[in-house]
Parts: sequence; structure tokens; C-alpha cells
Amino acid sequence: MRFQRQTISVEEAVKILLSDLETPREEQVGIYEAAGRILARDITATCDLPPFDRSPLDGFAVRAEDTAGATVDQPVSLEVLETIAAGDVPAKTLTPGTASRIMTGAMLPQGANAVIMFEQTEQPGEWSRQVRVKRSLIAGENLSKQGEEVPIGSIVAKAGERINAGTLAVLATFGYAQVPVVRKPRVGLLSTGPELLEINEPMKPGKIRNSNAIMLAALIAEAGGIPVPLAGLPDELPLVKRQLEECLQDVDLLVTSGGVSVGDFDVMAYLADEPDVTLLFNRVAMRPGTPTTALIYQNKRICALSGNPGACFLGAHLFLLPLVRSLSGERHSQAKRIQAVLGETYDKPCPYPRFLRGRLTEEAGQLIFWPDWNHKAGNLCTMSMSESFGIIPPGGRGKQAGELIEVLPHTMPSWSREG
Ligand SMILES: Nc1nc2c(c(=O)[nH]1)N[C@H]1C(S)=C(S)[C@@H](COP(=O)(O)OP(=O)(O)OC[C@H]3O[C@@H](n4cnc5c(N)ncnc54)[C@H](O)[C@@H]3O)O[C@H]1N2
Ligand code: MOO
Ligand SMILES: [Mg+2]
Repeated sequence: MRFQRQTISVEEAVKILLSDLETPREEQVGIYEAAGRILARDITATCDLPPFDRSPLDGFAVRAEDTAGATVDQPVSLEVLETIAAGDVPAKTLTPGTASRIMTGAMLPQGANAVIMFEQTEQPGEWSRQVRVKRSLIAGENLSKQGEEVPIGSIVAKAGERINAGTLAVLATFGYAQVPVVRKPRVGLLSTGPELLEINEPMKPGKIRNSNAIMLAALIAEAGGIPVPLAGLPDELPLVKRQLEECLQDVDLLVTSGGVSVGDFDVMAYLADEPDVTLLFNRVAMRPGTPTTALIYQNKRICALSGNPGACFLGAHLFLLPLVRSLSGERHSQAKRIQAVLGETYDKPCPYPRFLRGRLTEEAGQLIFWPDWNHKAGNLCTMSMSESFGIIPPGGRGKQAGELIEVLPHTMPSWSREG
């Protein structure tokens, strides 16, 4: 199977990888630790919102019928019963001819059915018990009614949503000091290849430093997983299997980089031939990263990405991150493709869709995709500038500048901010 591989599309590969996943487990965290986590359950309103009829203005709570005929020239005089601050419970019930001074957010007194703002009234003196209303009101004017925003029992946030600042405000409003979230998946991280040096090691002939591991760890954490760095794999298959068995016990999913092609030491490719390993796929119609592989071993998924840094980066976005997001309980795990105009011609033919790293700009309402100057699979320095993948369709002669292409944004575009 190492040499005879069946090629499947990116879409098919993602579907296979994400099918029949275990239901994510739930845990409770304090609300101050909940930002960015995924809600494990629907959240319901534990009270009406607003919880009581209240004033949206600083002014006077009145009975609308008492203000009939009031104008600037002929104001209606009402007796002021009390002052109600936000947080107070009103002591007096309005009777005909009376009003209460009321502040924004304060509970409406019994008998009131409208509020008039200070600017539309006058008081003969600062401490006067009289107010002159200069406009007539209709019943219900300027009131926030109990439950008008959300009645008790309504669903206010859904399972599978990522908790953002707005969600936290909702949770706080309804008293959720503890929040039910999905347990973060632990993602084991393994690099293959005896050429790899640690980041702090000096360069040696024939060797390179491991750049994929830290890049993958950052992406895993961003997608809501816990990266668990593991020791590199040995060369011999029985030893590899024994090490994997140990590693897999402690993680929900394993990602490896390198060793998926047809080289003599491409150990992940050999693994696919083992009888107790289920091969999900080992050749995807895409460039870079054609030999990207996925396996199931010991009931756990192994996402075996290509070692080439660019292919590893792309494979992580296309396969690993949707998997991590799904295991994190996120409902929408895949990035959405959008359309943009290609900024400069790319005319290299390719039998498979080619994913170019690059950026989107916006000019006069039109999105334009600009490929990075260097996006070969083995090149890594322009990865830091990549915010989107522009997809050049297979066959033909690539695409000319000005033609529409599909784009897969993966990072907040820098043009969306100014200053
Ligand atoms: N005869 C063929 N050879 C190759 C084919 C092919 O179809 N036939 N495919 C090529 C393609 S396409 C790719 S992509 C690579 C895939 O290689 P592997 O996934 O097996 O990865 P390695 O061989 O381990 O390494 C490839 C490359 O990347 C460097 N590397 C590996 N790990 C890291 C790391 N953690 N950090 C930074 N760089 C890393 C490694 O040194 C190699 O240069 O196979 C082609 N060959
Ligand atoms: O599939 Mo490979 O195109 O060199 O990354
Ligand atoms: Mg290889």
C-alpha cells in the first residue's frame, strides 16, 4: 500500500477523518476560565430578562392617562411621591395625579405605565414635590417590560458554541458561575526523522531544527486542544508500534509529522500496512502534502502529516484542526471557502488542486488573493505571512491574474484592522 495508493479528494478525506468520532466529554470550569472553551450544553435563561419592569430613562414614572393633553405651553402638573434609584424597590403606588422620580434601570412603581424623560418636564424648584409634564404619553411608552428581551427558560447559548466575551456576559447575567464545557482533547505530537535537532541545539552537518512540532502545537492550542509533545519515533517498526501504543493511552488523538512518503525510512507509511492498523487514507488530491495519511490504531486517530513544513502547515489546517475542533465539541469545525480574484498569474500546471499560501486584500468591495512569493512545500519562511490558502484548480494552465478562485481563510486577515 506504500506504493499503490488510492487518491481521494480533500473533501472525502475530511469526511472520512471526521466520521464516527466519539462524543466529547463534559467538565465544569469557573466562568473566569471559560473564555474560548466550547459549551457542552445549551444554556437556558434562569430568570426573565429584564427581571422586572424597569425604566430605560432618567425621568418620571407616570400614569399615561394623567398626561392627556399635556403640551409645552400647557403642561400637566403631577405630585411627586418618591425618588427611585436603580436597585431600589419602590415604596409607593401611583394613584391618579401622581408620579415618581425614577432613574435608568430602576424598578417601575406599581400603577405606572409610562416614563417621561427629565428633558420633557420641568420642576418649579429643585426640591419641589411637583413636576410639570410637557408632553402626553401613551400607555407602555418608555418602559422595559419584564422578560421582553428573554423570557425565563429560553435557550440563550447553544452547545457547540465557542464561548466569547458576549457569551460570558450572557452566562454572568443568568448566574452561571460554573460553566459546562467540553473537555479539551489531548493531542499527542510526534516528529519523525533522525535529521531533526531540538530548537536549542547548534546546527550539525545534515541536520535541521524541528520547526513543525512547535508550529503544530500552536495550531492545536488555537483550535482548542492540549498539545502533548512526545519523544521522536525510532526507525524499526516493532519499536514504533510499542511506543505508539504507550503514547496513545494518554491522548485522544495523535498527530505526526514526516515519514509518510515512499522513502526507506518513512515509518508512518510502513505502519499503514500493519494488520492491526486501519488505513483511512494515504494519498490526497492536493499539493503540497499529497502523501498526507490518516490511520486508526488502538481506537485512536493518527493524523500523519507530511514532514515538508509547507505541506505540514496546510495538512494541519485542512485535516488536523477540523478534527481537533470536532473533538473539542465545536459544531462548525471546518473553515468556509470564499471567492476572491487572483492578484497575480499562477501558471504552473498541477494534476491536483494547489493550495497557495497568501493574503487577502480588499479593494472597492472586491477581495483579492495575493500568493506569497515563496510557497513551495519545503519552504517555511513565508508561512508567518500566510493568512489564507488560494486554491488553483487542477489541470489547464493555472489561473490568470483577475480570474476568480476559491480561497480558504485560516487567520484573521490583517486588512480587517487599521492603525
Ligand atoms: N519518490 C518519491 N519521493 C517523494 C514523493 C513521491 O511521491 N515520490 N513525494 C514527495 C512529497 S510531495 C513530499 S510532501 C515528501 C513527504 O515527505 P515525508 O512526509 O515522508 O516527510 P520526511 O521525508 O520525513 O521529510 C520531508 C522533508 O521535510 C523535512 N522535515 C521533516 N520533519 C520536519 C520537522 N519536524 N521540521 C522541519 N522540517 C522537517 C525533512 O527534513 C525533509 O526535508 O516526500 C517527497 N518525496
Ligand atoms: O506533497 Mo509535497 O508537494 O512536496 O508537499
Ligand atoms: Mg519521507
